[in-house]
Amino acid sequence: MTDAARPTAATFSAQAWQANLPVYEAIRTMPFNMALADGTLPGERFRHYMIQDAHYLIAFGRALAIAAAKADDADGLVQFAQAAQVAVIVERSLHTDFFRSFGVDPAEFEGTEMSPVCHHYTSFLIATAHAESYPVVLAALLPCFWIYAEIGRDILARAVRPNAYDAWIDTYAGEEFHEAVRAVIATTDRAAATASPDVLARMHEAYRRASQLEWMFWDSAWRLGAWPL
Ligand SMILES: Cc1ncc(CO)c(N)n1
Repeated sequence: MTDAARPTAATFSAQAWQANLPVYEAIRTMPFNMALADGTLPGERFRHYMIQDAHYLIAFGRALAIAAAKADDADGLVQFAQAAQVAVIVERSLHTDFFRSFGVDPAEFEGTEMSPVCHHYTSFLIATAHAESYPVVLAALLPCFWIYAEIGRDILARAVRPNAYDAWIDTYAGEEFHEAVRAVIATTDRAAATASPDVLARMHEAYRRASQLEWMFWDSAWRLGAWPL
């Protein structure tokens, strides 16, 4: 973890990060991210990842918009409404820049449905966003931000450059993304500070599930995951 993102030990985020370190370590060292860092990731696997991520980002944006609607103050409303907007902007950059550079035809995207894992992850986020209280919704959304920020910086530190995936690496290792991530960590910790033991337990469960699904999302891209029938 980068020092700037390191919360103090008593916070929800510090406890959740510590409890899920094995998941983070598994993500850091999984074949997809090892190959992305050294530039040897086969284009077919990155194309699969991008198409699924374009589906993912729209659902993530919807979940963020629901978080915005559930925010307990105006700052949270603005923070998550903006994050929803950024998710759609990033999704559009996949179409305009990444799809073009990696040879994904817009028709191929239109014709590709969500993979089982993408379907599972987005269904989890949308269902949690609708059904759970604001602190639990934040805990489900936090790994999507935090794991990408840490993985982005970790990959940048060991990346072989120039690398076909430089633009992707720079997006998630960049200061703009990290600033947004620190703000989501802070808001989640503020929500956790006044949460009941029951809500805290649900927050930890949601955080863990989202972390596992992050690993599964990359693993699915590596395996070119598809529906069995
Ligand atoms: C699956 C996934 N999780 C998180 C992010 C970053 O928010 C992303 N682009 N895709």
